[in-house]
Amino acid sequence: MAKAKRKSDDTLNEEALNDEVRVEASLRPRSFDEYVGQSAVVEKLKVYVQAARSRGEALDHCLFSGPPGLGKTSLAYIMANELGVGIHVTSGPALERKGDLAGLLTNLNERDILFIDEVHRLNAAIEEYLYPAMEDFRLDITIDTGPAARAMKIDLPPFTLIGATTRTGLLTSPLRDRFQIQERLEYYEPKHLELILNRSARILGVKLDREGSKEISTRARGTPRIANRLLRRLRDFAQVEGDGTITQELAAQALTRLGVDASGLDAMDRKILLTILEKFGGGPVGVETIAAAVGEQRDTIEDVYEPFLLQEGFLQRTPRGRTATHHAYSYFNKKAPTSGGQGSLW
Ligand SMILES: Nc1ncnc2c1ncn2[C@@H]1O[C@H](COP(=O)(O)OP(=O)(O)OP(=O)(O)O)[C@@H](O)[C@H]1O
Ligand SMILES: [Mg+2]
Repeated sequence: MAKAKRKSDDTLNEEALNDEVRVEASLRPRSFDEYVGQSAVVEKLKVYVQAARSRGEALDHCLFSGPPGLGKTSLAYIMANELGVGIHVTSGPALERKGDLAGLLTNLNERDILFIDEVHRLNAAIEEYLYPAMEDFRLDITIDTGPAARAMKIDLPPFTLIGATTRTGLLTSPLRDRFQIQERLEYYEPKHLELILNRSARILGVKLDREGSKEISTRARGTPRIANRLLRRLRDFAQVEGDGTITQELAAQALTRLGVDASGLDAMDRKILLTILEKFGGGPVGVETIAAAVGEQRDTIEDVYEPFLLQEGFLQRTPRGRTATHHAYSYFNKKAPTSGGQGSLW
């Protein structure tokens, strides 16, 4: 009985996930023109793409970093599109054996893109195998084992490796150094999220008015994926409880009910901050301790929550751990310690 129930829950989750994936794909920008914001990065990439195209060469290897949902995968697909080349997609954890990587590499056409998501999660053996492929477009393979073992070199077509990672700090330096182009995506300004929301609303046939769009844009953690997700949730509220249009008032109320407050902090953001403020006297406290206290994975805290809280000025990183800022105290109507800060002897 319990097992059957579990199965149906899984199926439900899977359906929801597939739906999510499908919608995300339909909202994915296909060209530089459709890709909103990140102009500093995009302008450079346009130059590199044009140069590679006119020389008829493979583009240099690119590493895209930044918190989840900011558009790294989208950018990889756009690069392929704009270069007019094929793209082969895999991820660090999916490449378990050398043979997997060799299979992918030997199937590339000249100038194709190999996109490796979560490239920081490649295992060490695969990573080393990748180095000559990246540098010299060559695979070093060993045939047979024992005394009969022979080293063989296979030439690969020139290709472009695009790696995506949530944090470049997680890459080993030999791997990082082999990406000639390294770009970091930043959180989006509300005005850019508004453009993304308006486009998504058009594609999904959602009625979203101007003020409604503005309201969501300031509460979406600077993240297109979150903006799009909130848009879909708010559409439900607009249909059931409103007249079908997402207005400012409807958005504000529904977002609050979804646990997203006026600054765009969600329940976990607040939990993290309150834990630091209330359980650890405002910090400094190590991320491992925070993770245990709030019941969330350390990686998720570091990839998802912390970067936003840092950028919004709620948190500070110090050599001894994370500290809540004055902004965090005032946000929760708490009195900040008066002088010297925490840990001061005075
Ligand atoms: N610059 C952008 N313009 C328009 N839409 C965007 C942009 N960036 C991201 N999106 C939207 O956000 C969604 C998520 O983006 P994407 O999958 O590229 O993020 P990601 O950085 O690869 O995330 P992850 O780290 O989780 O893999 C896309 O499907 C797209 O709808
Ligand atoms: Mg991605």
